[in-house]
Amino acid sequence: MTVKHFEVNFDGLVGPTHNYAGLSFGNVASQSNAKAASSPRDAAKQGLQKMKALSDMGLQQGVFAPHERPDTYALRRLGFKGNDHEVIHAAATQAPELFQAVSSASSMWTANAATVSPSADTSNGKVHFTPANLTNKFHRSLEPVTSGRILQSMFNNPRHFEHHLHLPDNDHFGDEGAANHTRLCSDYGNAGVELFTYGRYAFDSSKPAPQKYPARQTYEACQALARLHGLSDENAVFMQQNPAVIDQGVFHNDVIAVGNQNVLFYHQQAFLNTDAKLREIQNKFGEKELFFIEVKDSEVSVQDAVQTYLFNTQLVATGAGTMAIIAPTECQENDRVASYLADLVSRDTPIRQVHYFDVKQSMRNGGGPACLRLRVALNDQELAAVNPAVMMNDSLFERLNNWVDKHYRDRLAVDDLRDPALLDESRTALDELTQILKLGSVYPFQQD
Ligand SMILES: N=C(N)NCCC[C@H](NC(=O)CCC(=O)O)C(=O)O
Repeated sequence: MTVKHFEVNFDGLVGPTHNYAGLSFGNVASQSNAKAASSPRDAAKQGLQKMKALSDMGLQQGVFAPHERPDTYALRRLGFKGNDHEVIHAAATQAPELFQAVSSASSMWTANAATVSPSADTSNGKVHFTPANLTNKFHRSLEPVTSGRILQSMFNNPRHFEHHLHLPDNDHFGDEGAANHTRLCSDYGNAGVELFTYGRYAFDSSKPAPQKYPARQTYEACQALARLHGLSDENAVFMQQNPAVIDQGVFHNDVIAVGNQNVLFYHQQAFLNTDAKLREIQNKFGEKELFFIEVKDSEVSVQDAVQTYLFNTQLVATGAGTMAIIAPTECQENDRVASYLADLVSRDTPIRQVHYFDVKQSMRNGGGPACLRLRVALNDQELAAVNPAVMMNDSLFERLNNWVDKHYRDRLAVDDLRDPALLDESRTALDELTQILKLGSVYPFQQD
């Protein structure tokens, strides 16, 4: 019997408090849209449309549930007292910035939920998951425990799946998950080369580091992940991001590079020591053909890449040796980037098609198509062990659209976050969602 292999995308379902609070220093879109009004309903529906379209393309597509917000547990830990509504009122009045941070729907960017190593790469032949600690931003540092719980309820079979605790909650081990992790392979089922990218060294300040914006991921975190997942030297490569591009708004490597199977698509300025690192990748990849598609400054500037998210695209396999690129409509709206993409698909590389998606609600917070998904390469037995209720199909699509219509607000201004009814609405919605997705009691409010 031949074993089949898949790459499954688990997209974050946007939560009911989706808003623009300007929480991410170093993320240009988050900063420039601060305090604009959002539409949680449109945001969730844009995400569902992308999931449905990829599922209709014959790809395996899953749904990753959002977190409970505002996070009243974090507020209590920080000294706010009373019942939930009193806690919200006190925090929103006395510490509005803190309150906005605990209200963020940022768990939608599931590329930051975890780092995943497929069973073909790991020493014990299991799929390994480590939730990202996201220490660099307070609002995101609230995510790893619940993300870990949701991952355990989706991949709930110790024969196939191994779950690790997130790395120590400290900037020395700052970890942003799959946004800084790319896997190249000749086929999903073959051992691959996992590329870990980092912005700085935590224990060696003599090494290059950005000057203006934070480097969210450290070398030491990358090393720890490779150890935990049981990778060998032969299937891991550690690459430093170019600090100069972090200072231009490339807060995650997936804003400047994306890879799939035998293609690495990246900007000329993405990395340090690029030539040596590409040689190391090629050596570890072996004899098989590997496409390094480098975009030159003269073709697309770093600024255009940051504004359009040309590299925050998904490269998905559409057949043997062919791929499509899933791009945000911002790429279509920029003449230089649109003509680059039109030319790219006519060249002799596996990338043959481009599909544009409107994910503008997410893009305004600096989250493109690739930020919205966590990739998990699985064989057919492993796929059969995934909680089937989270897999996208026509009926789940319809059910989730109805669920969004029933529970989500059409418009949300930052000031609306303090409305205590929003917490009640969100909990009602999430309680129903855990039943739809058969997740069990993954949220703190379900465990009180
Ligand atoms: N590149 C990847 N994989 N993910 C994008 C994450 C965007 C997210 N934005 C925010 O958290 C902004 C929230 C606000 O400002 O309201 C972040 O900066 O961590």
